Amino acid sequence: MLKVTGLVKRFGATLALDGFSLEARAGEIVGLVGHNGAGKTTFAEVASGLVKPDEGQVTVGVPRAETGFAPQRLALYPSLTVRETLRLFGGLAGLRRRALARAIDEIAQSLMLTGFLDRHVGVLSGGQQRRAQAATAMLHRPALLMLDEPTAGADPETRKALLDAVAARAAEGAAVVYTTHYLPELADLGATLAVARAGRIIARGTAAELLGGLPGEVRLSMDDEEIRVTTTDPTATLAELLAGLDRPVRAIDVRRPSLDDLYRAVAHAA
Ligand SMILES: Nc1ncnc2c1ncn2[C@@H]1O[C@H](COP(=O)(O)OP(=O)(O)OP(=O)(O)O)[C@@H](O)[C@H]1O
Repeated sequence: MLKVTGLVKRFGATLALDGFSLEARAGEIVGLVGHNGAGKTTFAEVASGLVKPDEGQVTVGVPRAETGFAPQRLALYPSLTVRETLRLFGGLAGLRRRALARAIDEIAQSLMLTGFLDRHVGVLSGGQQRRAQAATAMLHRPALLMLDEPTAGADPETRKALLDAVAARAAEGAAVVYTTHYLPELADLGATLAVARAGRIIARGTAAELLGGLPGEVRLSMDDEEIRVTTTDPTATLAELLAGLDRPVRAIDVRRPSLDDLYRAVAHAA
């Protein structure tokens, strides 16, 4: 559905993309992760046609009207209401009258925006504006959906609503590229991971493939002592530690591998 190869993009002396290649298939959610400045937003802007690359190729398997993009830097008109905004974007995507009204109702409901439809975008909270932006990208049910940090600043309830809506689109067959700094979201979405660093993808695979071999940590707190063990199999280690203890345990903490652990591991290997 989306294939970019060898993208290069310079901003003055900054090499934002340096041979960036990535593919997203129909029905797949690609979780695009990486440190600040790794090139994720620049990739999304190039893939969505907003920014022209200096080198490389972008192939999108559907007409532009069947794509949806929610940029990280919000692009909304503050003086329009949410409904007017969605009418505008839906109209640009070719939706008319009843189909447009129905699409607006559906996306507003799934992204918890129904109560805000007749409010001006400019007076909404940051999280509400971000949801409105996601709604502009999703309401026409695009075959390729790109969301750049759509849950930044979202509260738990609206975060879940957005994740559910994204998962539903992928289940219908959309290819989704989803940028986040939050690993649990990608686990909830069943996303495959793409790790960006210094303008290119340096690791690609399922979360199990990329995180499986990485160490986490098991921590046991007793009255007078704390035991910390670094392990690639926290469950087995925990069982082993508990079986060998003859004192009461006050607290147990299991830390699974984080995105930071993954960045460190792949940066080391790259
Ligand atoms: N319009 C621009 N002009 C100059 N430099 C830019 C521009 N856009 C991006 N850059 C630079 O390109 C690099 C990549 O930025 P980009 O926004 O793509 O990173 P990112 O991975 O999305 O980061 P974040 O996690 O902070 O969103 C950075 O060094 C950034 O400063």
